[in-house]
Amino acid sequence: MIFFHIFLTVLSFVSFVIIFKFFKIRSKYGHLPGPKSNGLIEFFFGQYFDIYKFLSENNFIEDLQLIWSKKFGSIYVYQFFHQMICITSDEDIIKKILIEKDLPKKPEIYNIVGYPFGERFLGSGLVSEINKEKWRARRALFNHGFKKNSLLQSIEEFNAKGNKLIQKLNLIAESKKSIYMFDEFNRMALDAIAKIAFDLELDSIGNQESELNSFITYGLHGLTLKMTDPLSEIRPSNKKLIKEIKQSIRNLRKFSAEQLRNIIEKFEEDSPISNTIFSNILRHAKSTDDMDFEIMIDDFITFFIAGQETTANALSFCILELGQNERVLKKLKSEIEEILGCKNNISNEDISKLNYTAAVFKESLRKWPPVAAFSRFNPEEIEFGGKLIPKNTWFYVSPFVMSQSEKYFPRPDEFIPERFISSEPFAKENKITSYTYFPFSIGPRNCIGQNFAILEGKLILAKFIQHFDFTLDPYQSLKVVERTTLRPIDGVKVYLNPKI
Ligand code: HEM
Repeated sequence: MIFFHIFLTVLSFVSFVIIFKFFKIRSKYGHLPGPKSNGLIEFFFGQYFDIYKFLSENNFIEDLQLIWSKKFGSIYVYQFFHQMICITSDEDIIKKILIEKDLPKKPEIYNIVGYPFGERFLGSGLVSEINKEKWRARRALFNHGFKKNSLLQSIEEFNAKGNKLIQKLNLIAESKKSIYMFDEFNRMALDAIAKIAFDLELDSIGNQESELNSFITYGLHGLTLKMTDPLSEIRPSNKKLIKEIKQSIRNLRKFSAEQLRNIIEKFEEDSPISNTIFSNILRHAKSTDDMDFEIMIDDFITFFIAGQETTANALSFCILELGQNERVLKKLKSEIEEILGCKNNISNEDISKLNYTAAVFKESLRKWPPVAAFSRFNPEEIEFGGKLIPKNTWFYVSPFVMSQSEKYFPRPDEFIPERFISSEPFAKENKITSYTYFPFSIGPRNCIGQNFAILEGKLILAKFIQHFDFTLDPYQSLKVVERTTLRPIDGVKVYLNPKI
């Protein structure tokens, strides 16, 4: 009996401490607008159940944040368990967060990216490294790999991968079968990174059962699961899936380690190694011995994770939008016909003339930014527009929420590439600056691969339109979901009709 009393006393004390802590945290945010937590359950869980219900209906979190933005204004907070999350759609605040204050990445989030379900995935790769000093040294080294000049030389490889994709699509088109464009772009993007970054010929375009592709897909699924549902690990229904995810991540690391050993061996033997992103990085490193092998694996995986699905989704959204916008498609076709005609290889000079194609790609990244949000926090209290934000607030910086703001992008729901063409009258109605439009993020931790992605995106889109007419399968859902990156839920199912 005495033990029971002790147990009850300890339980009451712990409950009191937790309630007091929650109460103290929440009271600091009373002056900021946002959805309020009502009742005992929401006192502890905040908006978790609203979010869970919204996501289980095949929506994505940033769409809910957008609904709240319209209701609560350009800066507001909501509660997610014990965390207070701040969303802003104000360009001055974005500038402060990402550039002037250069707020640090939120460790809890980037640790999930590094180690979902305790398994080393992106580890301390360039995206998930949160120690600023370590990151700065590596970014300086990695910048050598992404120099614009060496990227321009990659145009041949992009053409080669693009031509291979077109060849495959032609075969499918002959059979009159429908095709999921996301899957095809995804394989192409994997092959392009493997070749241009590491001189690896994977041929996942030709191989439906690419193992690497499947390891990556499972890994990304793990990230989404862990990030969107902190209770995912304790749900019995997830047990099998989590086991498969962990095994896939282990397989991915094993595959990556083997590939890297070969690449480094070749490099150290001084055998003629091609001009890849990775070889340019190695050339500038003091010695390969100075580089931690496990971190090299982290970066190897990071390149694929950061660059494959993002680009594939950007291209898929282009097709999804073009399939619904006859006017835009017609204008795009006429530019491509005029500049490329039947050319098999697209040059850098051609690319620089494809202005409307570039605007279509930009508009797709605005309306559907594949990386819909990233996370920062303030180690100290901070003031934004006369409002004090308590320290340790989680800033959820969202290119999606921002690019849906009427204030900066009139008719945000519509797909209008002209907003990015300065000579067009509609462009002047928009307020496009680096702080309102940032699909690649801005500031020191912006995307190192953005020039790579833009070149690849424009070239592959142009090749696709040059070779095919297409129609969207009318029976697919046009909904969008988040699987780490934003993606069309049904993978953009199309019927192709070859032109050339
Ligand atoms: C359309 C395609 C792409 C989009 C929308 C995109 C977007 C982004 C965004 C928003 C970030 C910042 C993430 C954060 O703060 O957590 C980022 C970082 C990064 N991206 Fe990309 N990315 C794309 C393609 C690529 C490609 C092709 C590569 C590599 C070949 C790449 C490599 C990276 C890396 C390594 C980082 C971390 C940079 C650092 O922290 O120093 N990305 N990307």
